[in-house]
Amino acid sequence: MNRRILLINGPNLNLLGTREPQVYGSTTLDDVVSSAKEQASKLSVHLESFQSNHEGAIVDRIQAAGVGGGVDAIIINPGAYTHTSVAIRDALLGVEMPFVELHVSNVHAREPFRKHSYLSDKATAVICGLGVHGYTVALEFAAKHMKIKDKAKL
Ligand SMILES: O=C1C[C@@](O)(C(=O)O)C[C@@H](O)[C@@H]1O
Repeated sequence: MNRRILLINGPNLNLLGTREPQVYGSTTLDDVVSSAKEQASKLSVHLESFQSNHEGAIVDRIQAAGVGGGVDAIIINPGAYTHTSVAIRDALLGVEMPFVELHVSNVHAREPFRKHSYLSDKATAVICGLGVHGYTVALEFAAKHMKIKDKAKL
């Protein structure tokens, strides 16, 4: 069965392209998603994209994906919620969803508060500092290499 991957972008990532271009580059989120969908098609995987500035909406989307929601894996750029959100961590764990944590910037080379993630220790992989190319790498990994639950055995 073709894999079904959900791409989640958190707060302020809708501003990609204009937000601090010296940090995040000039590519818009729309362009990132368009490229990802083209890549997904070539990889024969189904890709859905979701962006929200609201923690609860992200939690709701993760829960919907996990409980019979037809998602095999999540790629998530949680934005600032990386550093604050136990709720998003609990949602991912609560539905036993394998996920890749992704950051456009190298969070470890920035302010001290960005060095902690509430998700990294539970992520299958963490990608940061590759710019928006990180989305391409994350999708390749999730589509071809990531261990996912065999739904048929559930
Ligand atoms: O909003 C973001 C974007 C980010 O997740 C990144 O993609 O580099 C890094 C976070 O620290 C920041 O709050």
